[in-house]
Amino acid sequence: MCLLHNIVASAFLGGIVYWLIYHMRRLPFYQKAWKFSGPSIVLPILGNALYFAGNTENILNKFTELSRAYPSPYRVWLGSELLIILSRPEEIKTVLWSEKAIEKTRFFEFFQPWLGNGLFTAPGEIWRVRRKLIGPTFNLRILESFVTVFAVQSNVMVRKMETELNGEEFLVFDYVSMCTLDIICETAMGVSVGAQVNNHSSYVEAVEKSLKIIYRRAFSIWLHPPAIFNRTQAGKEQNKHIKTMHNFTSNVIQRKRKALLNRNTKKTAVKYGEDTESDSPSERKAFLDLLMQLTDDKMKFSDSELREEVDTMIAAGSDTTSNTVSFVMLMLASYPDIQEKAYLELCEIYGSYDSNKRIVTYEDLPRMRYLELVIKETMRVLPIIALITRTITDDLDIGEYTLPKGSLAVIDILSIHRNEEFWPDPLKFNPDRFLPDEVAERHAYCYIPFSAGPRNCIGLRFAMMAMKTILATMLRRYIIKKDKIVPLDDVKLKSEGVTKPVEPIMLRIEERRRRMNFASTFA
Ligand code: HEM
Repeated sequence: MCLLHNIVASAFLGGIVYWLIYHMRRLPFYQKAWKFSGPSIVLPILGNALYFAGNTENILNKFTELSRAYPSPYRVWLGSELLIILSRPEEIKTVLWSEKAIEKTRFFEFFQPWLGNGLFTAPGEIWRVRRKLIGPTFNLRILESFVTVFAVQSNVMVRKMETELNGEEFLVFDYVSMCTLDIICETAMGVSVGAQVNNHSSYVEAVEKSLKIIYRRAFSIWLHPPAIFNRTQAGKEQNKHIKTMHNFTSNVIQRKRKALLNRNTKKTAVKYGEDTESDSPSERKAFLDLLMQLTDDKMKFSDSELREEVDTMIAAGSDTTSNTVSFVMLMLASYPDIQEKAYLELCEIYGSYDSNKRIVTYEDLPRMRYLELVIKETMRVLPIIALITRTITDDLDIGEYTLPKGSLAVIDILSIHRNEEFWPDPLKFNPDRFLPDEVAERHAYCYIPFSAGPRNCIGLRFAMMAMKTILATMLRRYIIKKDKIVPLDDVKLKSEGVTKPVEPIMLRIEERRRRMNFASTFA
């Protein structure tokens, strides 16, 4: 009994000594942390974590409340993690361009069993090499060749929506998400997963469910340790989905490898000038083909690395694009005059008797200037990524303050996009804010829906082109309506990795009648 007593007492004492040494060592870190303003009550062990407890809606609301109470930069403790929240353009610029803020944070580890070291999750050292290699595959010539895929899949979506014509309000996201998944999968892998035409695809289901499980895990602290998570129902389910997705992508890679090998053998056989295989610029190559070509030229990517990058494009590109398009549709339904103006611009391009027969082409896209303003204004008020987080790997000066090594920088995109100082009447939906003269007067870092700096969104132009194509195809055919229009301040948001509306977006569609007396507004 006495021995047990002694063991317990020694363990307790050891714990206290360890705790004291740990905090003594961190003293300089704490001293730097306390220079920032922030909530004054910080609980031992939990820090300010209780403040964010609750549902996923609560997290965004709390950040908004805090940004009103404390000037940027301010601090929050999540357990022993120090978060410094930033919402001033100059500070954000410094962080996003700093070599000391390239590393992602713990949240991204939850993606790793699926995405490995793909661009989105990769540690800095690996990311640098891969970004350099992959960057050129997103050039305009390649993107141009993708527009047909965007247009064909948008047409499929619009046709599928016919069943909703003149009916009740329906969930637009159900249609848009399948369309964007088809677009991303076809451009990333060069194979059609037929998400829109097959009512069931195990691959599509696995992508959807995995994203949901990852988001749920991120906000459930008790599920963070892999040893616990992997034993839960959600953990087992996710592992099953990851297997399905990995098998699917690996199979595509194997098939492509074989095809490439056959092709190379044929080429050697036919000799110079007799090549019958088309390598013309018009031949569309998927992202995977381009990466495989790099592999062959320079031996850079192994099969598992190829799989990681393809999976990454699908994960990073599908939910972001589909939620943004759904938000734009909500804005178009809420502001019928803005929708009409966007439609009239399309009449300029496709004629007043637009039968929707000619599909959207690459050349059409730069002419959709007003639609672009509408998309940009939507991404301002409803940014799909509301918070960006980075680990600070060395003390980083951001003007008056220093972000201490080991802290996490949180860039509060939602707050900066809705800050009255930069956006007069911030909750007024006004696409004209993005006219060139207005843009020139603002600090460039007041608006960062795709982030900025070297680790910004690699799919920025891809996303803009795909969104324009989907929305133009939709607007040419249907008038988008909403029975009860909700003012922007009442559109409640939650963050589940991407920003989502708390109330799912329900809209109605009516057939457009041919415009007889069409007068030009965009001359
Ligand atoms: C409206 C659509 C989109 C938005 C708003 C968006 C936004 C963003 C943002 C804010 C980041 C930075 C995240 C961070 O630093 O934590 C990011 C990164 C990334 N995005 Fe997008 N994205 C969109 C569409 C796409 C598409 C279509 C693709 C691919 C085809 C894509 C691929 C990526 C990748 C690979 C990264 C990681 C880049 C790196 O770390 O080097 N995104 N995106």
